[in-house]
Amino acid sequence: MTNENPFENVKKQICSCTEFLGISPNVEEFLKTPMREIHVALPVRMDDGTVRVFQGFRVQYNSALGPTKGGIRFHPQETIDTIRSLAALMTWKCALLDLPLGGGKGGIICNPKELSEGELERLSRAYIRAIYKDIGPECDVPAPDVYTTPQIMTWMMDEYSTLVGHNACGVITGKPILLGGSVGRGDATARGGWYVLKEAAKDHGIDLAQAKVAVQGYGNAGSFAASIGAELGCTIVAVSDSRGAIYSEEGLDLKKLDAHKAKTGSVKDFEGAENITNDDLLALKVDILIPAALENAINETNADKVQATIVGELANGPISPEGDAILFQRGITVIPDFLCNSGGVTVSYFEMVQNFSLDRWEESDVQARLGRKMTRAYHEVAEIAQGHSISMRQAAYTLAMKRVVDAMKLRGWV
Ligand SMILES: NC(=O)C1=CN([C@@H]2O[C@H](COP(=O)(O)OP(=O)(O)OC[C@H]3O[C@@H](n4cnc5c(N)ncnc54)[C@H](OP(=O)(O)O)[C@@H]3O)[C@@H](O)[C@H]2O)C=CC1
Ligand SMILES: O=C(O)CCC(=O)C(=O)O
Repeated sequence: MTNENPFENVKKQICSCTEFLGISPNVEEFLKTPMREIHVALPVRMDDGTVRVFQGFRVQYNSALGPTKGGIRFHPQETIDTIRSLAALMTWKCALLDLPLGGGKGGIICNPKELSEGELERLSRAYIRAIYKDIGPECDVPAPDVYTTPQIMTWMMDEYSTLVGHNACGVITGKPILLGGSVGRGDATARGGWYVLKEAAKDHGIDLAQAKVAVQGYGNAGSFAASIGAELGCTIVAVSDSRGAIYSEEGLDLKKLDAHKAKTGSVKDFEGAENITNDDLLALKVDILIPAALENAINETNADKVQATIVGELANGPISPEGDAILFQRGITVIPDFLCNSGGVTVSYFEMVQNFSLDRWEESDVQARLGRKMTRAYHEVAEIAQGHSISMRQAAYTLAMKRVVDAMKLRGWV
């Protein structure tokens, strides 16, 4: 990873599309500005009796298309600019998938791996006490992201319900199914990514049954990307986590790997696989490379080493603008984050619809709807990219930003 400012990267990407779309400078300025930010200090009683104060944020980037929507990240290197960039991406993501939602994101600077379960619960509840007046099923609906889980979503939903005095499970998505979660949300980010990658593979003449795949990150997005890829016939030759990467030319046995990670806390030192570095993984000769960890993994220092035919950005912002330009020049197809990983928010939206109507959908229904939305978005973007000889990212920006700007115009904001 590099120290690039992710919000500056997002602003550069906005600028690169406004001329193409004929967007005026004042509207461009609006698109580069979060509409609302909440910064909170969260005092939490630790298990040893001391009080620690954590810093939290919620950014409601743009609500032209509907209530803001986006995950909450717990990470020690969290910054307001990371959250701003992720909230902006959520705006384009919801617009691209044609969801009636705006974009938001939240985060707390903390290392959840160093907190006890009780401390994590008190921190999650403190965050909601600090922001509850500014969120709600009809204005801003959080969800999980890096290092947050369905259990954390449940504590947050319960705290919100207590504060508003009634059961309000629609305030948050990514909940356990028993408490109003949607079937299919658990693996939705990866499954949605594969609907898109299947279409991209067809367009590149790649037979998935012969395809080699490497996945960076082995959490919610990455581990399901590996297992769903294997179900589709791909050989998963490499995966990684924060402690390192592993490689096996014949393919990894993912069931055994899951047990190994659960036991040791890492994918490293897996029997029968070779330990490599995260940088080695990104440079492997594979058909599909799936970055599913953090921002700026591929940048100007290593983009020339990428050998994949297709890079599917399951993480948010895993390629810096400089890295992206190098990959485009080298003819490597990048499926941009706000298309590739939009399955998560799409099923979160399905969860919202189910919560509003007190309904529960079947898994087959969720997947069929997800598949239709992802496949349609892919073809809409691919058509623009081909028609104008631009990258998939620029094409996706064009489509999404046009929808957001049209909504702002209709509302009379610009
Ligand atoms: N969850 C969701 O629904 C969605 C997630 N995303 C994006 O996907 C990405 C991953 O999120 P998610 O899977 O939910 O998060 P998780 O917390 O479930 O998993 C994160 C994974 O990334 C690994 N990781 C962390 N730092 C590094 C590093 N420096 N190098 C390699 N691996 C690293 C972690 O390793 P370790 O296991 O060792 O901690 C972990 O395996 C993020 O960019 C997120 O914003 C996008 C859309 C939706
Ligand atoms: O499920 C959601 O609402 C948002 C998921 C998310 O944070 C993302 O897509 O980056």
